[in-house]
Amino acid sequence: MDAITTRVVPNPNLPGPRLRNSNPKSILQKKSVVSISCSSAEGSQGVGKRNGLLYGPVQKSKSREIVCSAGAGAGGACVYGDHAVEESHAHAAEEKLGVLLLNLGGPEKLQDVQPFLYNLFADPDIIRLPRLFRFLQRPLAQLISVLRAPKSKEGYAAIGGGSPLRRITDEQAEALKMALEEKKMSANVYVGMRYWFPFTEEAVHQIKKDKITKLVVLPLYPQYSISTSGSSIRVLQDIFSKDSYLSRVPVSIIKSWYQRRGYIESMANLIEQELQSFSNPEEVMIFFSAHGVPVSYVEDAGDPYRDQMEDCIRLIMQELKARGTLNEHTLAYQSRVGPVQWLKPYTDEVLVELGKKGVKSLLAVPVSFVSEHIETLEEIDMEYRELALESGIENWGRVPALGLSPPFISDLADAVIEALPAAQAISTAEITSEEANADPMSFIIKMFFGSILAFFLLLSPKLVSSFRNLL
Ligand SMILES: C=CC1=C(C)c2cc3[nH]c(cc4nc(cc5[nH]c(cc1n2)c(C)c5CCC(=O)O)C(CCC(=O)O)=C4C)c(C)c3C=C
Ligand SMILES: [Fe+2]
Repeated sequence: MDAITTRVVPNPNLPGPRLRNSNPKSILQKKSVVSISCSSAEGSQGVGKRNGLLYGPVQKSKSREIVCSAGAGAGGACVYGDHAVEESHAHAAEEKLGVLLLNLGGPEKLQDVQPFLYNLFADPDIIRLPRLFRFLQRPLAQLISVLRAPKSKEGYAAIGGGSPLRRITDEQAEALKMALEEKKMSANVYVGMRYWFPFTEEAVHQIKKDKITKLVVLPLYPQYSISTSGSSIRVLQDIFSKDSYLSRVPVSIIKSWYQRRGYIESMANLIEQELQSFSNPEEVMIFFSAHGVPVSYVEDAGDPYRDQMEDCIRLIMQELKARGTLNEHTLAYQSRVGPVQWLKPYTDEVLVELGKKGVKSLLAVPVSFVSEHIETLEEIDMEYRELALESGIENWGRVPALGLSPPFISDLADAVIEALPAAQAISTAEITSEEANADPMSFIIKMFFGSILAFFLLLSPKLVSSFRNLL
């Protein structure tokens, strides 16, 4: 698992032991602060370099390039960095709590789909290339995004032409702010997306501008995976560690929260409610469908995702059992992409098997994500439903995503409050730039072999067509 290395850095601008050791609620100002869900339009400060259709925000970090479609939902790209924000020194009297919700992001319209996919596949936590071939990440991302875009576009077209993720996450941010206020905690809540607007960089820009003095980071993924929370946290650490103000702000990161009572109870509530829509609730098979990851993540890279997912299902079923709901259940993994092996069993295969075995009623439960998105609205509600009905399953239902469910949001607010005492400054010392350590000879060797591989990957029609078949 990606360890989060933090060390306490004394912050001259922040109150010391008095605040660290006190009740988290007392740390905060009583007066209300402005609510900001950082929209890209608000966060945007300028236009990045244009490159045909695609252009990316000007960034300080050379290691991260984000691509946006021209005129993307945000009204342009953004400039982030020290020059855009005055160095600010928070005064002890101006303690300000920030909560940063991290999420994946999704294309808002069909023309965003390919650049969104580019951003996704350009992430080294999504396509994990051996070190020697890392510089091929972007050409490969370009190739795969172009090849996959038509299929993805069909999916987004079927759900209305874009992802609802931004709207739902903004609503969750607003609801969380209100839930915190009800618990006498005043906070700004920000949204930072990994692959589309509002990008994490924009949210962080706003956090700095607002002079936030303590931050809780809450990835909106209940279970931790290198490919989701891990990737977003890595980007965040990178930004914070390079900034003299941010690197001193105490930060508390909630890496996973599937085991929280509020989450488990909320999931059990939704399942119980949905079971009632069947004429024979006790005969319904509860079918948990989780987003998959490649097996190598779990078996080679130590991703705790599968273990956490299995534990999560155990806890939900235990809760249902305690309430007298004794249905059978199963877990399968959906949404695999590309030629490698993903976590098994695969959702589509299990549906066919269950149909063959004579299962007649099935309740699908999306379990790796808390908003409706393309994989619930299109993949489960359309593709899997059709497959299940064709396979002999007669009664089909689907549990909605948690969304704005009040006990769920209230529990997220509790999670934020409980995380406050653990806030520590993100270390600058632990993060070393690969480029800084690289020796020129190994760079030349990498370039040589990499170019040969890139040539075959990009120009071989056979490979391109086999990619097309796989995607
Ligand atoms: C826990 C949730 C998720 C995991 C784990 C995850 C891993 C993962 N995903 C891809 C590739 C794609 N994901 C896509 C969309 C997408 N993925 C998640 C969540 C997880 N991904 C969500 C919520 C969404 C939807 C966003 C939305 O717009 O609604 C896509 C794009 C859609 C498509 O073409 O299918 C791709 C591609 C990989 C390769 C991966 C692990 C390595
Ligand atoms: Fe995904």
